[in-house]
Amino acid sequence: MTVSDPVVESVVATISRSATEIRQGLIGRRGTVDEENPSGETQAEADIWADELLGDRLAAIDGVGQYASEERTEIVDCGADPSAAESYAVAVDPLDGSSNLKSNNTMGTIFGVYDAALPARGETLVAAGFVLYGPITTMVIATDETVTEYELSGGERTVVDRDVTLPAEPVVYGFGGRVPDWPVDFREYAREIESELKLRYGGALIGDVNQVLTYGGTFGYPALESRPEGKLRLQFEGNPIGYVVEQAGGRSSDGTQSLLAVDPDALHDRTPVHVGNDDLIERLEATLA
Ligand SMILES: O=P(O)(O)OC[C@H]1O[C@](O)(COP(=O)(O)O)[C@@H](O)[C@@H]1O
Ligand SMILES: [Mg+2]
Ligand SMILES: [Mg+2]
Repeated sequence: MTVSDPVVESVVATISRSATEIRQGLIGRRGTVDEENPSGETQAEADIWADELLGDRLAAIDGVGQYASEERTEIVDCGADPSAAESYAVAVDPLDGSSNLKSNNTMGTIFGVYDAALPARGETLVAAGFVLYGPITTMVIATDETVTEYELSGGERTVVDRDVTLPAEPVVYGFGGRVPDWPVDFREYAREIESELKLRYGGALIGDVNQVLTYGGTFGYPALESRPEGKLRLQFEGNPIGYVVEQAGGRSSDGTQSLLAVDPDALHDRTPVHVGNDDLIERLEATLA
């Protein structure tokens, strides 16, 4: 099943066709390099390699005006004006959860297609989604029409769910950061959730969010005492994941409002990230108010 907008379909098809190559290319690239990404984090060889592979291919698509990635300081100008009709800006986290590479646990690739020049509000997204490198390589794509899940094999994508919807009854939760570093009000909320749901935290946003999409519940990487802006990046992680979960019938929040309403100051802004069932996010915002 293709996406109706031809430029968005080219972006999605490029990422899905590259996924098998990226998965294979992780072998032999599990080490770290003596470089940091714009967020000041040590890069894995695979971070840089996946970014170069995706950057070259996505920047070459007619209708992609800008390419930006968690691994690059600057936005790549791809020629077309992203605010012109039928021209978009693509923001990518080439390898999400790369700290899981060493331990051979799940990782992902996250993308957002913005109908605005970057950095942009999530409300300007026209599509977003992710590839999950799990036992099976799957891809979730959200547009303003629906959320679709595919299995990827040999460069092709096969629909496995045409209407991904958050289950009404929450089952799992996962919260990042260290408990002593959680602000008291979040700790209070976490205690309540811990008494109601099952812990599922795998250290890769994509794997943890896919648990929430599959079973219902909530994932959060909260504001920390040591880092009030949280760890995850708005353009490359918060907005795309917030868009997917909201399109799947759930909610997103930075603790006070939908992630998609957050006004970015800079391309690599971090934000607290919370996604999941409506009432869980409502309780979170009430607790943090
Ligand atoms: O290692 P921590 O503090 O649990 O953080 C895990 C979080 O960091 C991340 O790995 C950050 O993503 P990157 O690996 O793309 O930098 C998220 O995927 C995950 O949710
Ligand atoms: Mg990431
Ligand atoms: Mg990453």
